[in-house]
Amino acid sequence: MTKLKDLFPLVEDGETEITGMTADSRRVQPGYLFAALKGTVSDGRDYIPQAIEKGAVAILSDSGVDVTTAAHVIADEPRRALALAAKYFYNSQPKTIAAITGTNGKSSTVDFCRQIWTGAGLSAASMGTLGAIGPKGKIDVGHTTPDPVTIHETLRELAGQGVTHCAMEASSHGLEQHRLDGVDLAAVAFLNFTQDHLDYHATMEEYLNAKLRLFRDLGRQGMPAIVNADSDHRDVFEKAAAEHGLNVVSFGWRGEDLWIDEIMPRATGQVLNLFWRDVEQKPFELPLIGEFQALNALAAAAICLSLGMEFEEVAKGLQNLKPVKGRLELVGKTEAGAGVFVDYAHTPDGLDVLLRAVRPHTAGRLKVIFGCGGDRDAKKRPLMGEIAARQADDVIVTDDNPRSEDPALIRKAIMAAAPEAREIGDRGEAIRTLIAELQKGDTLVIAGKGHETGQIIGKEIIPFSDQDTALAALEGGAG
Ligand SMILES: CC(=O)N[C@H]1[C@@H](OP(=O)(O)OP(=O)(O)OC[C@H]2O[C@@H](n3ccc(=O)[nH]c3=O)[C@H](O)[C@@H]2O)O[C@H](CO)[C@@H](O)[C@@H]1O[C@H](C)C(=O)N[C@@H](C)C(=O)N[C@H](CCC(=O)O)C(=O)O
Ligand SMILES: Nc1ncnc2c1ncn2[C@@H]1O[C@H](COP(=O)(O)OP(=O)(O)OP(=O)(O)O)[C@@H](O)[C@H]1O
Ligand SMILES: N[C@H](CCC[C@H](N)C(=O)O)C(=O)O
Ligand SMILES: [Mg+2]
Repeated sequence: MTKLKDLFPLVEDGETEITGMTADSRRVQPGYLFAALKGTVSDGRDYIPQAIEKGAVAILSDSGVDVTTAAHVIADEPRRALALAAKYFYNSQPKTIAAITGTNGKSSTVDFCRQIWTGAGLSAASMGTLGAIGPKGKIDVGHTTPDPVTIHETLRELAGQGVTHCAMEASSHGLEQHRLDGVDLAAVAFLNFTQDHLDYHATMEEYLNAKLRLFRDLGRQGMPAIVNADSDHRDVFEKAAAEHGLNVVSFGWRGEDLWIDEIMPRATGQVLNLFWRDVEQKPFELPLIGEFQALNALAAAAICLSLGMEFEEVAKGLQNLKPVKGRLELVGKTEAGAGVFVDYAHTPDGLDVLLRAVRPHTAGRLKVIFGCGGDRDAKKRPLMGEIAARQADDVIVTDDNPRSEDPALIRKAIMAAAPEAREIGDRGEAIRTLIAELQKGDTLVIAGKGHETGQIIGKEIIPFSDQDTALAALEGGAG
């Protein structure tokens, strides 16, 4: 039984029993603590009466409201207070948790960490855009970095399954909104920083500061801080690490702890020459294509090494890595052998590295189908158009979750920088048309939706899968 004073030792009415907690009045049940948070769309404080009516016995908020019919916990930073309350309420986390931030590559890296740990016989999990994946399968968590109540409920569930090692994605939204403040971290990691999310963060500087919270506010003295040495933002993260007493472990081409000095591309993988401090591993084949995938694999290796795994075992894990759903996933080939890939590139840098990764595997023409999400950073649209036009031989602009926006206007914004591109709004039609056109030696990349299973139009989610659509077109004998 949890009492309010177990969560907030100094509060009045501390003997009140708490049966659960939420920041959403619609999910309140009798005995709950309701956190009334000011959000981007509405103000949770307006829902206090509704929450009390549904049985909330305690309200957590800032000092801007009066509460008389339930216990009232006032906090300067209610989001942080909720995260800490969730930590104490659920009170069980895997022993070793790493949190990873970066514009691109988080889902891949947390997945690779889980694979390397599991391959070494540890009970491991990952949490992020693809859900929480543990020994008993997948738990849906809704967001890349879910709300703190979901995080701690899930961490408790994973710990109950025996999970000792967990890698979590730290999105900038999650960091800014204190969703991770109650997680007991053993390591933090930074992958890269490029443009995204300018719908939410006012400037790139604010976006950067949100990411830096992982090192500045969630890092602890002596903790490994894994840094991509090839990132333009290496210095700012290393400086933050030094200021907070974290131990920098750098990886990449320019890594000082874990580095590669050569990549030799192969048909279905790449041979890496890998070094860990003073140990050199014999060259070995990573069964994934694309330099960016090699660097994400290195990030995961650096995390596992920093947390105590042996180099031999990590290298073995790298050799056994399986592709991550919707990340440079080879869905199939036409009869003539043209490859069709599905990928989740949804940022300018993501699209750029993706197309550069696939080019060496393309003897003929490189074709890309992509769009941009509605209600998301509009500034990235022309940038992605320009990159596609420059890096691909055939560009098809289509729809990708238009949400509340007019899809034709999103396409127009992309095409402003890709005047030669073809416009096929219907994503299914775009995929079928392009697969039918593929010639021997061509490659088709369908970017932006990766693992997603729906197209969000207005508030409706219409079931849609790039993989299923492409497979059906391939099986229909197209090409
Ligand atoms: C911009 C953003 O991050 N919004 C998230 C945030 O909402 P918010 O705090 O702004 O909430 P709001 O809708 O203004 O409402 C304020 C408060 O009133 C409450 N409320 C509202 C209505 C009601 O009837 N009763 C009630 O109590 C809400 O629960 C909330 O606590 O907190 C909510 C609860 O956790 C999230 O569901 C919501 O995600 C929205 C839907 C979203 O789309 N978020 C995306 C952009 C996101 O978080 N993405 C990141 C990054 C992904 C990436 O890296 O690409 C992620 O980590 O997934
Ligand atoms: N290290 C990287 N550098 C640049 N682009 C990358 C990198 N890793 C992955 N990408 C691109 O970003 C896409 C998404 O990868 P992933 O899902 O791992 O990133 P993420 O950071 O989890 O994204 P999200 O912000 O949506 O959670 C990939 O499909 C690829 O196109
Ligand atoms: N999780 C990210 C990626 C979404 C990718 C794309 N499919 C889109 O809808 O923009 C976001 O919500 O910004
Ligand atoms: Mg992700």
